[in-house]
Amino acid sequence: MEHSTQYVIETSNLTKEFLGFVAVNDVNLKVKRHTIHAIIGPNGAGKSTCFNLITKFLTPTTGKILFNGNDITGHSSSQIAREGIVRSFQISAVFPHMTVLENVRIGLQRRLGTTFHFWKSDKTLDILNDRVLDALEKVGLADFAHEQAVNLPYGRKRALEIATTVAMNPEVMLLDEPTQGMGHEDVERVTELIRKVAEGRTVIMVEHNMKVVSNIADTISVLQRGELIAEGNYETVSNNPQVMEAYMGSADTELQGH
Ligand SMILES: Nc1ncnc2c1ncn2[C@@H]1O[C@H](COP(=O)(O)OP(=O)(O)OP(=O)(O)O)[C@@H](O)[C@H]1O
Repeated sequence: MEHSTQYVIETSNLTKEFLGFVAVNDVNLKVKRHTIHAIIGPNGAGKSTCFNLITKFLTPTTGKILFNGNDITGHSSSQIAREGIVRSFQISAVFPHMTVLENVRIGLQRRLGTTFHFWKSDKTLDILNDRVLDALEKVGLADFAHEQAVNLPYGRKRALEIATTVAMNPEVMLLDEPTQGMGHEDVERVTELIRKVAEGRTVIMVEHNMKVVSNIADTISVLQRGELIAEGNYETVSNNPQVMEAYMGSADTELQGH
């Protein structure tokens, strides 16, 4: 379906308080369709909270979330996933002694929930397997399909998380620090992977690695103490005095993407 609005996700005055502490403060985020949108900011800036609000793992104290112009603030997290906004889960969600294929399949079944009650018939299982293999292909894990997840190196385990998300074929994919803890080579591989899976959809990512952000993000939103202090491309936000100040005192190379 075509939508008139150029923004796939918009938040208006999004606010989350924890016992009076404002973790996300009046945030108006605008995410353009078919772009890679990074959310950055110093530790504790409210990035994860923002993520959890968009996917309804947390309920906003006030404010609205629009998806293709429709208010989804009242929807549950599973409803939101079915509607096409899907987030990646951390490695802890991977079953170590199941194969790579089984892991993605289980993730898919769980997320499809009740709609896949009928999955036990062979035919449905085949359809499911095809979809899983397709996702594994996309993230470069097809050759590892029958390997136990526990045997995958770290970078590939992170790719497996992304595969589970890709298998849902979401309109909007949210990735939580996809390159965290990775060595140089894996970072590059996963960066390319994100670029690839972003084709034809929107990716929102929380990412600390500025090299990754400057490489692939079309738009960057910078949070500081719960507030959105800047938004734009890498050039714009990295030259923003408030952003530079926000990053002072933290790792001094953090903003040097190139
Ligand atoms: N469930 C909660 N209860 C109370 N305070 C919380 C809760 N979740 C987050 N906070 C607080 O809200 C603030 C924002 O946290 P959040 O995790 O969103 O930041 P972040 O930008 O993702 O940080 P990091 O980069 O360290 O992951 C922090 O001060 C945090 O302690």
